[in-house]
Amino acid sequence: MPLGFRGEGITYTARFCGVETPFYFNIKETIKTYIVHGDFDFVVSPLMFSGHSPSKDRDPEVHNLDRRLYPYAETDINVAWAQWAKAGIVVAKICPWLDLDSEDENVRTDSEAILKQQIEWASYLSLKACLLPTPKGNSCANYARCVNQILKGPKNNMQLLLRIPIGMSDNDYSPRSNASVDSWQTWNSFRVLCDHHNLLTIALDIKRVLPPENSLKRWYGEPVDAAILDTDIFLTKARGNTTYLPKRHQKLIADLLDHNKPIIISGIKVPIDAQSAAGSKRHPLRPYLDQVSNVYKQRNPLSERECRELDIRDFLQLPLRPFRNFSSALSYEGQATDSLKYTEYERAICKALLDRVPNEKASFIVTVLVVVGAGRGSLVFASLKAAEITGRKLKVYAVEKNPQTVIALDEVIKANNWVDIVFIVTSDVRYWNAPERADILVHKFPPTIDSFKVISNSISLVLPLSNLNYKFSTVNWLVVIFQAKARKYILHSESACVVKLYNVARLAPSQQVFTFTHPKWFDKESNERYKKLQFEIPKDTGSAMVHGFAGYFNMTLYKDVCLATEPSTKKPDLFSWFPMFFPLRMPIRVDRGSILEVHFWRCVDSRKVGFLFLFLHFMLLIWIALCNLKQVWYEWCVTSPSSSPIHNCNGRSCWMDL
Ligand SMILES: C[S@@+](CC[C@H](N)C(=O)[O-])C[C@H]1O[C@@H](n2cnc3c(N)ncnc32)[C@H](O)[C@@H]1O
Repeated sequence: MPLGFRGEGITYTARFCGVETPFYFNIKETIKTYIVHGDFDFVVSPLMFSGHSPSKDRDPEVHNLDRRLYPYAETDINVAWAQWAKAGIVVAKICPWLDLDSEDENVRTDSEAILKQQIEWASYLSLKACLLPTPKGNSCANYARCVNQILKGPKNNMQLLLRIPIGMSDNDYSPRSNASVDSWQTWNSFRVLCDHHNLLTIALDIKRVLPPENSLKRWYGEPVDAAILDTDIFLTKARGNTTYLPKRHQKLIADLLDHNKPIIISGIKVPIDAQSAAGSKRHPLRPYLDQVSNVYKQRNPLSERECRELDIRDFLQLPLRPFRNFSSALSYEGQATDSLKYTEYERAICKALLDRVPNEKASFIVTVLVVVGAGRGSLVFASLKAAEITGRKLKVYAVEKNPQTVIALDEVIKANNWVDIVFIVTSDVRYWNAPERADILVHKFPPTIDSFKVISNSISLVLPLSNLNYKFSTVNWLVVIFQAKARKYILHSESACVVKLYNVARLAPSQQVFTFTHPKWFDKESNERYKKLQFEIPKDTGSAMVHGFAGYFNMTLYKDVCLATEPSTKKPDLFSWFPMFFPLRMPIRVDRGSILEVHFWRCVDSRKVGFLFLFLHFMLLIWIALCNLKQVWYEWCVTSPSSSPIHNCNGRSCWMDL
């Protein structure tokens, strides 16, 4: 039974809890014991017992069993495997003692054979996932080689979850323990050896003593598919005998559930017969399940905005090219729902109107305001609302080049009785000659505003005006690798994309990169930029992989009214303007305390672009229009701790018209 839902009636916000079981001969009974009686959503169970040499003594569960490799006694005929596989209620747990990199050749070859056999069995049963044991020791090359062969095998479509411990358990303090090794390093070498295969993911095995917060955060940028929580971690209150999780574990579990990761409770062997017989008795694992469930239920329900964002989290989108393409109705709708943005525009226009027109002249001075890219009229609406609030008179030119959206705009104007004050101009603003002097220009295109002809026709105030600060932060974000592999149009994996980053680790605080003041009144001022940034990876983070950089902006609309997209700013949070993600073609590894040196260029160029249009109407008519267009693009690279190629050279993968 799911732990709960975070949005009312939204079933896909359900969070799940599974259980790791020991080996039982009868999978039917296992399911009955843990899923039917125990209310867990899935079981992670060994599907074969493997008591044969060399590891008989290492696994107490198989100590007294037959020394053969043997599947479940009940075989697949007795049970509806297809159904279970489809429902994903059984995850195969591969023998924990396998050591594929052992110095002992017998152990190594036995381990290889057992791994193969168990995976084949799980695959035959069409299971969705297998839990692989933690690599032993410091080297995992042979283990990774075998897993790589399985991943790249012709038939494999199973998810392989590698069990990776985080933190330390009480046993780890012994002198022989390997626990001081940063487990991220183990994971990293394993996934690099497997060439970042997207079916290789992580099951975090959470220990009693957790590492520092920064080190934990790293994992949100990794492909974590589940978190295993041992019953040992839970504490019991002396009075009342209540089970509870330590505070830091509670927070970690809450964060993992927020990131949609299922939890797996592990550690207690439930006697099958006793449990089945005593159906009414409280399940021994119930207190642990209840505790995880409580942590989840204490989360606030998702806000309306979060619900809307669910589908687009971590989804790569190529940035709009407003001067080249027409936006779709869906895109206008998305923009319009970001009400916070328009409230801020309205506030800024109010302030600008009050500054421009003193109270005593309010009844007769008419301010001429141009809305550039009026779309369906949200900025027009914000401007007129500001005029109403401040009691100022306004005449609005709504300039819009998209003939589709102008229909809706026209309707809005008529429906609101604005026909005498709002004038639609269906034109590209770059070529529009304003019929009169405009006082205020409101727009949403800071980087391109310098190419507006209307600017040169003496406008006194432009909103947003100044301090468009671009900031960049380093990002560890693996989803991009998966998606980029699947989406070929992300040419050379070097196209900057807009994306609602969610499963992401921000490895260092953002730094300012470029500042622009718009409009630039003198032609000589260049909007080309170059900046070198140095990000220091905090010591308590440990090592990490950098997959790219997140670009944010912060703009001043007027005076103290600002809009910002950077998460740490206290400014209103915008959800229709996503961060820009600048990927690295090959991720770069950074170590704790190291410096990551990055270079960004903003390049501007005038190019002659030829458009060829063919019209067939009785005769072939070829019309070639040549127009002068300016284009802007970014190039970026890393020079320390190692060098990357310079990305997006000459804007070959992504650029924008000016
Ligand atoms: C992001 S939408 C914003 C629409 C509206 N202002 C809003 O906030 O909902 C940008 C609008 O600007 C229009 N646009 C883009 N380039 C333009 C240009 N050069 N001249 C006039 N309109 C343009 C697009 O067609 C689109 O309707």
